[in-house]
Amino acid sequence: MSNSDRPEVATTPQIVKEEPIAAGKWLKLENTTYVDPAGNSRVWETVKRTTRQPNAQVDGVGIIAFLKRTLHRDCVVLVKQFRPPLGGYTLEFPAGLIDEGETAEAAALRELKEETGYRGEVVGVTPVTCLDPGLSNCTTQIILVNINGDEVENINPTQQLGDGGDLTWPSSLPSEFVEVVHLPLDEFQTKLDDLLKKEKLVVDSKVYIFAMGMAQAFFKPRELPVLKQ
Ligand SMILES: Nc1nc(=O)[nH]c2c1ncn2[C@H]1C[C@H](O)[C@@H](COP(=O)(O)OP(=O)(O)O)O1
Repeated sequence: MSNSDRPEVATTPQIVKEEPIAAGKWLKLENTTYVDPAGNSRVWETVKRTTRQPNAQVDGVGIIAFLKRTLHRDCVVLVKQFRPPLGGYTLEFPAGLIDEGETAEAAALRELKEETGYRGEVVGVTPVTCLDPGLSNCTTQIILVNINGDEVENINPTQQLGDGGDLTWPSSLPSEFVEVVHLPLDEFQTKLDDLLKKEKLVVDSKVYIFAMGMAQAFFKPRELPVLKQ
């Protein structure tokens, strides 16, 4: 659609009402009635997390963790896990929901410790970012973390996995299974592609976009400045 074909923006879009359709322990489905930019009243089906605290803007954190060790290339720490909604294994940044009263930075260090065993240090925080805005209001902050891999507690890190939130599982038994994967930062996209060829995995879009960004940052500045097409 060209700009001239677009309907004129007559109204500031706004939410009119949010009506529950279904709810579980972790998620709820709502009909969101809203006024669109042309002034029409419309309905959108929206998924929300039930765990978001009142007035909070963000559900969870994702953690880009760099493992730095003497005489090793810097690595990005990823997690491989079975994800029931996909019915298969995914490769993701460590991530998790923010607990009540917790800051995003504290949640990131806690989740990193739980899922990978590493103790890290926060070196950067993004604004609140949306995850799948056509589906859900879910948001995350991405936290950049450095891990000093030479520190004693980071040499043989021990995961602290929970019960995975399974409603039917005895809380005394673990049901969260997370495998830690290290990939070198300077060959991140190539090594990721190799892994995806070898194993049946779905990679998180944040991870793959980060890999493409890293490839641009590492290689493009070193390319000869020839005439661009
Ligand atoms: N949509 C979900 N369904 C569930 O049955 N359980 C869920 C959902 N979302 C989260 N959880 C559970 C699983 C964990 O016990 C807690 C917190 O998960 P967290 O580790 O913070 O996040 P992820 O690693 O991204 O699952 O909630």
